[in-house]
Amino acid sequence: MDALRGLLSPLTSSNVTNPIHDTLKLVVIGGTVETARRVSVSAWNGFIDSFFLTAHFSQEDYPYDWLMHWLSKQPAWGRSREFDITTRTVNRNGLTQSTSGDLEDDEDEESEDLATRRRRKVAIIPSVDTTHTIYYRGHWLRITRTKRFSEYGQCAELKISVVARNNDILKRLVLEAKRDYEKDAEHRVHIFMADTLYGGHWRWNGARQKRPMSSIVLEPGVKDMILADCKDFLRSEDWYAERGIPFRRGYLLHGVPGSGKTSLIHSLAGELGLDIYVISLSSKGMSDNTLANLMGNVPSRCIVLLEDLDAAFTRGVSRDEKSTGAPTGSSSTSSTSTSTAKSKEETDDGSTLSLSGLLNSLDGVAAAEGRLLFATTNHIERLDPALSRPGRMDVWVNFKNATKWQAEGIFKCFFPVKTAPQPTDPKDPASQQNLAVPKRQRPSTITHSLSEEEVCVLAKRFADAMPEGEFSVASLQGYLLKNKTRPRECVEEVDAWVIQERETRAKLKKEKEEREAREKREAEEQAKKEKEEEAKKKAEESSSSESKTEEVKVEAKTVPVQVTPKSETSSQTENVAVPAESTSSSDAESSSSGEDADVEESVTSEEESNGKTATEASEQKAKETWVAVQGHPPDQSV
Ligand SMILES: Nc1ncnc2c1ncn2[C@@H]1O[C@H](COP(=O)(O)OP(=O)(O)OP(=O)(O)O)[C@@H](O)[C@H]1O
Repeated sequence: MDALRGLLSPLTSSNVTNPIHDTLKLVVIGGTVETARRVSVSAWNGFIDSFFLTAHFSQEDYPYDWLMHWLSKQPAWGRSREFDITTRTVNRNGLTQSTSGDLEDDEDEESEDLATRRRRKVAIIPSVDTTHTIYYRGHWLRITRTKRFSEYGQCAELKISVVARNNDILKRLVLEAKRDYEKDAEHRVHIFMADTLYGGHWRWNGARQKRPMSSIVLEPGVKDMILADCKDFLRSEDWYAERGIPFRRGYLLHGVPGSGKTSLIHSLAGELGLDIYVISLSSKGMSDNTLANLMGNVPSRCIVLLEDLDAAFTRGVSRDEKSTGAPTGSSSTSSTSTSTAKSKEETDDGSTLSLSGLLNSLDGVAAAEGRLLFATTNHIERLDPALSRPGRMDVWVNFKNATKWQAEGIFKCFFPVKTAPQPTDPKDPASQQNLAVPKRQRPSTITHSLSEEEVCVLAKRFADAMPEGEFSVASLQGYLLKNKTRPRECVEEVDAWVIQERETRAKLKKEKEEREAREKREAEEQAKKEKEEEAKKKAEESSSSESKTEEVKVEAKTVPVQVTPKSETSSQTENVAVPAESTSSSDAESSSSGEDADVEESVTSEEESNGKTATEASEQKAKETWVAVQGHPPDQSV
């Protein structure tokens, strides 16, 4: 201390008034302060490094979602003093809409009219790069949300630091966040869509409410069979491993549109607690590599859905690896004429999926295991047998138009009774689980005052009026939706609806046939036109090459004729050089070149007698003549 005082004494002593000393004093004090600051910062960093544990969570992975979900429930997170206000989802899962800082509009809740409008929830999320301190199980967590650029674009990251001896506290935090998240996700199915950009990756597309299996009306036993098969598969990993069979199972759901294929998959995902990963094979930029990438990156327990498998074929998936996707084997003229254009378009958008690429991605060595593959198609006849063979598609289910039994079931689903029926007879349709009775049915959703008996009678009448296998369940649903508050009228008017529906269909069918015929005619005309143009082009090309040959011959064989022109006209006429083998087919070009050559000769003779001026005039004349002859039609030039 004395030494420091001694050091500073010349600076602090009052008798020093020299300005140099004052400056020195300031420099020393400033340097001391800065050094002290640096030492303290590095000491703090050293302390942080040796005592703090830091974990990073990237938005691209699930733990980020769990933690964001957990954080959204922490009051400290909601009380942030620097925040972003957003109407977008707080995280990828869409579950954390109610953070403790969310803005609620009470008037919105009360107003009946506003209930029909789309509600937008305003959420408060802490700004990026601000640090929050949250107390958790005896530890202070320092949490920072940052943004960085990844290969898929901008991506958020969470950094959590905690003073602790080991990482147990962080493990506990992640597990708790995961449990919390899964509990909230219980009633939802997460949908991921294939994104073909950047070589193929999965994009979260939303979390949908689970659909109860009871709301799917299929022929008795079908739903139960598929559900039991899926459950059995998911339980049998060891069984598959012992036998060396790849742990994969494929389901091919085929049949008419609007018969419940997609709905069943959604419902199964909810029942089994699995996420759905959707791939559209006909999407832009889909190639063998992209598909392999996508299929190799699905988690082990999930449903992979290949929607409209046949669409890939109409786009032209071919077994040939080199195929660019041009449609093959189509009998229609229009498809032949447009195949080149289509194939070009497909190459342009990078869609080069081949059938072998598709097969490899389904069961090649790199294909993911433990997933349930569901493929849907409206045209099973278009599928290559290799694609639908057992091992790739183990279970086939045919979806048909609604039967009377299904019509009865869907009616009961729309007009449920307050107390669920207690079935006793297994042969009675009503006793099947198939009949839709929403699980989480609120009293308010029942918009009629029918007794159970009356519902059954009306449902029977509705089914009797419905022709067997003529309409899809989706169209029945459309009719019931229009009448969702008037069950009796709905049954009374069903006959009229059937007639009207038939008429509409006939009309649409006729229009479609006419349109197809017109398109076919147009395509044929177009093809004919293209052919004619091509032939014309070829003829022109061959004639021009012939005339070039003639020109060469003319140059070689022209005999110079020295004529003194009397007048321009006579000069022009007499200077026409006729090649020894000239034919009338040598046309305008041959005459013109002949004339050109001959004019040159004339110019030479003129030059000798009349001098340079005459030469220039002649040259000008030659040019004019050339242009004039070029413009003549062939027969006139001869
Ligand atoms: N069997 C069914 N049970 C209950 N609802 C059904 C059934 N079939 C169709 N629907 C209803 O019809 C609509 C269309 O069904 P969905 O999309 O599942 O049909 P799809 O067979 O997948 O049709 P597409 O082949 O055109 O994709 C849905 O709203 C669904 O509720």
